[in-house]
Amino acid sequence: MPHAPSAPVILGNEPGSFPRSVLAERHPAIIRQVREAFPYGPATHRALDALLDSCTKGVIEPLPATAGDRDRWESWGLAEYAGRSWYDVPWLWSESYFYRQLLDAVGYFEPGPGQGIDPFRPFKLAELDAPETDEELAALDGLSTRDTGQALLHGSLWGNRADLGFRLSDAGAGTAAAVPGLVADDSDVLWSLLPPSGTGTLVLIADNAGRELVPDLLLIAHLFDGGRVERAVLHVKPYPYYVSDATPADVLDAVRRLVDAPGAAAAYGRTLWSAMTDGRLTVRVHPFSCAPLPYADMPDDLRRELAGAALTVVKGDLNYRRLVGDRRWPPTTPFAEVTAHFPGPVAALRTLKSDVITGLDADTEAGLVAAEEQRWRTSGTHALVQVRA
Ligand SMILES: O=P(O)(O)OC[C@H]1O[C@](O)(CO)[C@@H](O)[C@@H]1O
Repeated sequence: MPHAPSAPVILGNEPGSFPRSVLAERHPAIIRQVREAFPYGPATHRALDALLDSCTKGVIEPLPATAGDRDRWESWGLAEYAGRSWYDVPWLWSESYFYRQLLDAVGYFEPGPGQGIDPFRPFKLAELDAPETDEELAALDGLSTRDTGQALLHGSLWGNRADLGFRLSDAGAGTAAAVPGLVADDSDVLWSLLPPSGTGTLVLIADNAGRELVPDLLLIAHLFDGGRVERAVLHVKPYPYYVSDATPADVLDAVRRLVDAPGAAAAYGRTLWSAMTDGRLTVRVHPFSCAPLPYADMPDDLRRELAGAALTVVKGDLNYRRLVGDRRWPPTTPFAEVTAHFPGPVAALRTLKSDVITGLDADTEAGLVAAEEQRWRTSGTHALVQVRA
C-alpha cells in the first residue's frame, strides 16, 4: 500500500497564529452575538458565562451525563481531551466542540423552551432576506445559456465567501469585490465527471446557509435541468454549527426563497421543489457532518454512500480542512495524494479562509507569497476548484 503523506496537525496554541485568534477572539465574539440574538433567561446567560470562562481561561469540560451524543463524542476524542486546554488539542477538534458546547448552553438538546431553536437563525434569515440576495437572484435572468453552468459553478464557489462567522473578524468580507483569484481550477475535470445524459448521483456536502446555499441549490437545479445527474443528495448539518452552516430548516427556507422570487430564480426553485417531492433530491443529516475529525476517518456507512456517487462536491473551508486533513502541508503537496482516502471522485469548492492548502503549483505559490506574504491563505479573497477524478 502506498504510504499516506503526513504533516504536523494544526493546534491552536501558536502565539500570533490564525487558529489562536479564532479560539481567543472569535469564539468569545460568537458567545456575545448569541447572547444578544434572543431574550434568553438567566440560566442561559449563566451557562454562556461558564462557556466563555471555560473557552478563554479554562479547560475542555465533558458533556453532561444526559447528553444523547456523549458516547459518540467520547469516541471522537472527548475521552482523551477533556481536562486539557482548548489551545493544546487539534484546532479542528476544539472549534467543533465549541459549537457543541454552545448549543448545550442555550438548551438546544434538552427538553425545554430552547430545544431545537437555532441560536443563529436571526442572522441566517437576515442574510436570506437581504437586498444582495435579490440582486444575485435577479442576475440569473441575464445569464446566457452557453455560460450558465460555469456561472453557477462560480456562484456556488464564491458564495462560500458569504460566511457569517468569517464576517465577525473581517467586516468587508461579504461585500468587497471578489478578487479573480482562482489559485487552482480543475473545473474542466469537474464537468467531465457530470456529462450531459448522466445517470449518476451528485452528492453535495454543503457548508453555509443563505448566500452560499442558494447558489449551491441553483447549481443542483441546473444539473437536473441539463440532464447531467439523475439524483442529488444534499448533506447538511444535523444541528446549528459554525454560525452559518446549513441545516435542513435552512434548505427549506432557501427553496421557498427561490420559488417566491421573480423570474428565472423561481423556475430553478420549482425544479428543486419537484425533485424533492419525487425523491430525486434528498437532504441528509449524517452525525459525521458535525464530527471534529477529518474525512479520512469517516464511518463505513458514509464511505459506502459516497463511493456510489458520480461526484461528491465538498463545499467550503472547513470541509476542505476535513477533506485533506487540518495539517501544515507544504502547499505543493498533490491534492490527489491527500484525498486518496476518499471513496470516490471528489471536488473541493472553497474560498481560502484558513492556513491549510494543498495542490498548488510552485509558481502559483511563489506569486501569492510575493504579492501577499501569507495573507492569501486566510483572507477569503482567493478560491479553488480542485478535483480528484
Ligand atoms: O464556512 P467555511 O468556509 O467552512 O469557513 C469556516 C471557517 O471558519 C474558520 O473555522 C475560522 O472560524 C475557518 O478557518 C473555517 O474553516
